Amino acid sequence: MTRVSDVSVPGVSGTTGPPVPAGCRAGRVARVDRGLLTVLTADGEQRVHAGSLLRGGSAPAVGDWVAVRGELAVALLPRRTAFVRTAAGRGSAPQVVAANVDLVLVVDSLAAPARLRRIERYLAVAWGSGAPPAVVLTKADLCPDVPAAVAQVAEDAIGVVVLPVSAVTGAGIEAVRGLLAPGCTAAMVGPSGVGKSSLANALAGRPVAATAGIRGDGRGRHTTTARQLHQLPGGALLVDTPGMRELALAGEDGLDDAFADVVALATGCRFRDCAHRTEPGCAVAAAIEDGELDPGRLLGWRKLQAEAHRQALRSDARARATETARLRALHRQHRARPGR
Ligand SMILES: Nc1nc2c(ncn2[C@@H]2O[C@H](COP(=O)(O)OP(=O)(O)OP(=O)(O)O)[C@@H](O)[C@H]2O)c(=O)[nH]1
Ligand SMILES: [Zn+2]
Repeated sequence: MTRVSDVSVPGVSGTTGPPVPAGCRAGRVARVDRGLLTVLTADGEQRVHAGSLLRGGSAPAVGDWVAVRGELAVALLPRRTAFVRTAAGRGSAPQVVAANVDLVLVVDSLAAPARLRRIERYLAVAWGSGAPPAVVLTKADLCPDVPAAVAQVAEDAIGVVVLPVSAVTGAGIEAVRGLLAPGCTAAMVGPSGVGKSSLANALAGRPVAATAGIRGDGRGRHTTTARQLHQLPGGALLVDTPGMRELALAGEDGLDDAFADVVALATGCRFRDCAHRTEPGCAVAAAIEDGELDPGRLLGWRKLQAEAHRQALRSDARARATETARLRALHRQHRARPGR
């Protein structure tokens, strides 16, 4: 039984979700299976048909609020935030991984040397989603020097808390719980196999997500196949996402937050349009020279900026193609029924 208070979101009118049209009730999407939505409503969990919502440009995603009438979701309610995934490649439309998220947990593993560039990328996407991130480093039990590994990541994760955890020993789990206020919705993102599902289970205190270890069918990778909203004992909600190998930036939003240190350094450059290459008086180059800034971080920043720029051009092209198709359809309609 889901009480209304369990599905509330801070900042959204009271405890019953956003306002809905007359005769409808609010439901929080916990799971999407093709045309069927599992929604949390005041009356508990319910399966409803997505109906015409699937045809629009923005289909309901996990975490969305929908207006439900009978057994049909009739309207998608406005989103506060959206964690968008843009698969790398041409023509790939952005896909909402989780909506109305208050906190993005960027999950990576301590079992191997930190992949700083990968964490930076996830942080940039998280900041761009409108929800602040935190970094959770799993498998602390497999790391010989946890404080050193955490410090290394923290140096690049500007203004972001970095917490080591182990789902095996339970170390650090309480600290992560401390980030999850009642009614808050957190989404975990990170590559496959880093231990997101194991973390979800540890936070829930019971198996809510299948892990590679439990499944045991030897396929190993990509245990999580569907996004799902889990209710945690403390009253927070947690979205588990399948590992995203090709997480690409949807645009430039979030880049400046993820690289706030480099952006701050760049304000000290002599030229406003300094490219931080060979310009005289470049404060970024000076910081690298002094060993204050990791040159890899500048390269990472450049790479993500170029990628964001390409992605922006691509979505412009997509928008133009959609508009052309719309105008053509209008034109055809007009020819078929002149005078209307
Ligand atoms: N030693 C150790 N192993 C862990 C820990 N957390 C997860 N694992 C193991 O790492 C493997 C992957 O864990 P999952 O929780 O399935 O990883 P995931 O990120 O959910 O993977 P996907 O569902 O594919 O995205 C499993 O074999 C887990 O048992 C941990 O804290 N310590
Ligand atoms: Zn410069």
